[in-house]
Amino acid sequence: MKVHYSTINVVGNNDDDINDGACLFTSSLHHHHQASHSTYHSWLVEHPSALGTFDRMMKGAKGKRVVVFLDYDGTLSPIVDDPDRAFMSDEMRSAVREVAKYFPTAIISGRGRDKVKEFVKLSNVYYAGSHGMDIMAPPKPLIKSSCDAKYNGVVLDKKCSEVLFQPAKKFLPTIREILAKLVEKTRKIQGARVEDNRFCISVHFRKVMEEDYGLLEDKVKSVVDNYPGFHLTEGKKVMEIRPSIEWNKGHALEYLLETLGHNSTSEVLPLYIGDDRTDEDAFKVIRSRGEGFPIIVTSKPKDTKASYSLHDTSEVLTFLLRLARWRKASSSSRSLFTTALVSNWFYGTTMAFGKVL
Ligand SMILES: O=P(O)(O)OC[C@H]1O[C@H](O[C@H]2O[C@H](CO)[C@@H](O)[C@H](O)[C@H]2O)[C@H](O)[C@@H](O)[C@@H]1O
Repeated sequence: MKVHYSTINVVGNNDDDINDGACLFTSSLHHHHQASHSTYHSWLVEHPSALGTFDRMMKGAKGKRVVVFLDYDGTLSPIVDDPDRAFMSDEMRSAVREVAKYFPTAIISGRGRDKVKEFVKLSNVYYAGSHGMDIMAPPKPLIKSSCDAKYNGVVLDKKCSEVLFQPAKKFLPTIREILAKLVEKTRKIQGARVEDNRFCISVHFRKVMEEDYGLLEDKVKSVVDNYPGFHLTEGKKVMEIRPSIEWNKGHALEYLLETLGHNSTSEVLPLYIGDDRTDEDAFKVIRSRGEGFPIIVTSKPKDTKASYSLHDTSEVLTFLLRLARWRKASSSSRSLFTTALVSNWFYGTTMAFGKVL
């Protein structure tokens, strides 16, 4: 059997895979564990836990508009072997629902938009699929007036309340062609799985035997090399084929901020939680804005543009619940304050008129 070492480094470079290899000696496992534990702790100094620093983060958010962006796989649902079974827990769903009651909230995923919507099942959030190449959002102020507007891949829905933004639309027929070829070429590789994400394609190798990784990569490259308008990127045990346009999760974040009417840098704080390489584009955008909260989900040290971290999806859940609670408490204290002001004003006014009602 051919042993082939991948050139795009798809092997062993995926951060959720730290415990994938079996370790025969308990003591070496113990030492490895201790070492990675201490490296993680020193990495945490640079990327503090968003739970540990929650109060400080929210102090900076007072009086500003927080807009929440969430990745799906590895953030709202744990990584599992079968991509079709990456379900979100009911607890996580209700936490996202709560957050979306208080903050404009969008899910930006590598999945097809319909697929991620099917998993999340919430109507009070915005969805961007295919790594941001398929966005359903409110219309841009500039095209709001004309309901039949078609502008740069933008199509308004019937109610004119949302628009579909699909900057890679013209690539669709070619994507279908590539998809069919990839399915055919990888058919015989046990465990390989091609996923149709509409404007991009995923080739999963989580269930492929390690000695077949190289073969799979060769097959995928032999298809993609014939399409100069497309390129390969990598994620967690997945190769992704995408049209080579300048559009990623970072652009999607900016687009959503703008269409939601929240693009003024100083007033708006984007909060983005994600676990994968494609989320780095969104972290970079937040960094360059100079304000906001880029939060990475990881259980081991990672080279990242994120400023904060969460260890795993259960910490994401805790963080989201806390965020909603924080907002609820601050809005109810605001409304108590308003009630007090109003009743003072009312009492003062009625007294001034010499009557107590
Ligand atoms: O941007 P995301 O929402 O994080 O999507 C990125 C990819 O996620 C999915 O694959 C990953 O999760 C699977 C389920 O846990 C796992 O089996 C796979 O190994 C991971 O790579 C999704 O299936 C891909 O299409 C997305 O591109």
